[in-house]
Amino acid sequence: MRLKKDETIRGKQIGEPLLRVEGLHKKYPGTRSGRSALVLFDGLNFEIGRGELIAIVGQSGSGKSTLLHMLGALDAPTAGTIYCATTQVTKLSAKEAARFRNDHVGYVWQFHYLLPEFTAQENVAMPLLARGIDRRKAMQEAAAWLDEVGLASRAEHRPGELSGGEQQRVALARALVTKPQLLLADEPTGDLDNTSADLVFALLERLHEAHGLTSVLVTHNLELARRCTRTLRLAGGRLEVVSHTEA
Ligand SMILES: Nc1ncnc2c1ncn2[C@@H]1O[C@H](COP(=O)(O)OP(=O)(O)OP(=O)(O)O)[C@@H](O)[C@H]1O
Repeated sequence: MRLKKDETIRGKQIGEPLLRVEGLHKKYPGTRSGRSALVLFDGLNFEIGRGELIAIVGQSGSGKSTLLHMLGALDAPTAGTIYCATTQVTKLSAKEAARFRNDHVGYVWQFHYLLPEFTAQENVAMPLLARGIDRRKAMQEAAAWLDEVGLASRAEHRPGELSGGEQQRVALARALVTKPQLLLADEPTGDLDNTSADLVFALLERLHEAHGLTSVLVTHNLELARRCTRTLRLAGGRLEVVSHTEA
């Protein structure tokens, strides 16, 4: 699954790879108490080009979330290497990995994990405040992002006063406020009804294009996967490209 130079996929020209995965293995050893060993990945090799919006699909338990966590330096493989541009992600110390995540990766999860006692604007500002950015500036940036996700009028609302779709839109703004190059999304629409899921996915697509992101999305929703540049399916420890007619 190597990208050719200047490869065009579904009418979109893909730049050089942003992510390069080589010989990735993940194994959970068995335990004395009787838990059997689990080989999750058995030598994955693939590349994701800059600007791609990739869907990862596969049955429950096939390892989609684990793979996403590894791409974002939240989990380590048993063997193999992952490069993000020139950074060998799999070689980073815990401190370096935290820095890498902070500087380069935005995450969105199935559940928004917004802090309930803070307003939408404060939640979006949080990653900037954690970086030590001046509160006024952080709140200004957060306001601009809330505007971009269509929620300027909800800046003062707490998460509990927003709908599920709105909460995910705030979570997207929070993921992108630090201007990452890589967006990792784990079932971002999995907890939403069809209409809200469609709205959140359309927003994700728009932000992906507007901000030149490379995005990897774990989803069970094959309709949404069809709208991505490529769909990769995890099955039996291997990763295969799914043709969109098949998906
Ligand atoms: N720390 C661990 N120790 C042992 N097994 C684990 C551990 N973490 C995850 N697993 C197992 O690895 C497998 C893959 O988990 P993962 O969450 O990546 O799957 P998934 O494809 O995202 O599933 P789903 O679609 O249900 O969210 C599961 O069978 C899970 O039980």
